Amino acid sequence: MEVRARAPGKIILAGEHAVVHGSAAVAAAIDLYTTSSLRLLPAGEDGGADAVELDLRDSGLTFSWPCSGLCGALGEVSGKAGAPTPCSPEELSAIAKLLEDQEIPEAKIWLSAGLSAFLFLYTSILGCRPGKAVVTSDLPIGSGLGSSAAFCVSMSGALLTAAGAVGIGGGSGAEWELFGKDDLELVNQWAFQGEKIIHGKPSGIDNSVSTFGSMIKFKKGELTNLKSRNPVKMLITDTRVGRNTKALVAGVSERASRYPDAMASVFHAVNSISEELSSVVESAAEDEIAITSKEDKLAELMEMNQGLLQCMGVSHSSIETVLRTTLKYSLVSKLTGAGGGGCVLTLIPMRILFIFPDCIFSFIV
Ligand SMILES: Nc1ncnc2c1ncn2[C@@H]1O[C@H](COP(=O)(O)OP(=O)(O)OP(=O)(O)O)[C@@H](O)[C@H]1O
Ligand SMILES: C[C@@](O)(CCO)CC(=O)[O-]
Ligand SMILES: [Mg+2]
Repeated sequence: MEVRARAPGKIILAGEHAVVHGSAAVAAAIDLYTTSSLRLLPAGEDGGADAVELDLRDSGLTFSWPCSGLCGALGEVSGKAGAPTPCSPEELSAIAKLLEDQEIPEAKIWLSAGLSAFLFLYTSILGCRPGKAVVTSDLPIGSGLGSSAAFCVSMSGALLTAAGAVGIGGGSGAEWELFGKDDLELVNQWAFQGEKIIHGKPSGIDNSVSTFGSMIKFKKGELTNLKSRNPVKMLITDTRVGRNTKALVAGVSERASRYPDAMASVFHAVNSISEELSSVVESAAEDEIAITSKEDKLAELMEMNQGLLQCMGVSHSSIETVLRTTLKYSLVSKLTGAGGGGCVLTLIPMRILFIFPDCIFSFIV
């Protein structure tokens, strides 16, 4: 039987990086998904290839590990589908050795973090059973739209379903079944362990919004659902400048240890911006004047947050170019996700849509 699970990417409206240091942040799921499908193979099937295979369809790369090699490197992992145990340093170095035998093209070496997360999640949940996973994604990888979290959430969902640990069973006939709350909690916990392998020190916001969807406020591991009362339109521009969340998060932590007082004030200011933005999002605006005033506040808060992200050292000349370009049209932008390149959000006020009703923008939050 084949199991398929999908999980969305996200945008962060306020609070990235500061959220790693305990501030609040606001994120929303977007309509772009990563899908993981999984087929468990009875031992000896498929021409006798007792292996765990990962097919990364978008990159055209397939990886394969003989089950005996996995057991040899990681021990007789029996697979457990309850609450996760974090990946130990010993496991991580055994996984790194398993990757050495794979031919990862130099230009795609960044995939090794995702492969490590895959091997950890697969062997921890299913043990060394043979199986084949296929991953496809609508998301640009490493661009701030939460590709790593969507990868970990969809893979954890597929693995836990194959292990019989989650899933509603029976099927309602809908194209995609929704997991119940407890199942989502379990998927989220496993995905967080995968994110730790990819990110080093994730706050948990990306895997949480990818697992639970919608718009959330996230602070110190606590999630609050936000009810957005009016549609807010955002343009997402991908600078196509590659970057790596792990390195950017580490850079901010280093700056925070060099200037603890200054950075504590920055994180405190971001916390206030996220709290303020959450209440603006939840406030109801009934007429055009109220909508404009709400959008002006959102734009101002985004602009303030962008200034503080510059202060943290995570902007980039490509991001600044987008900011300057949109400012020519009186539009406010901020980076989203880890920065250093990647994607930029631009708030598109309703008044522009009234003037140019046929304009098509990329995403609706
Ligand atoms: N579809 C995928 N297949 C394989 N690996 C993936 C996939 N999506 C993400 N990854 C892994 O995640 C890494 C990108 O994660 P990273 O956190 O740096 O960027 P992001 O998640 O896109 O952005 P952000 O964390 O800022 O939202 C890739 O280098 C790769 O190792
Ligand atoms: C940069 C960061 O704040 C968001 C990345 O989307 C990292 C995290 O919270 O894990
Ligand atoms: Mg990420």
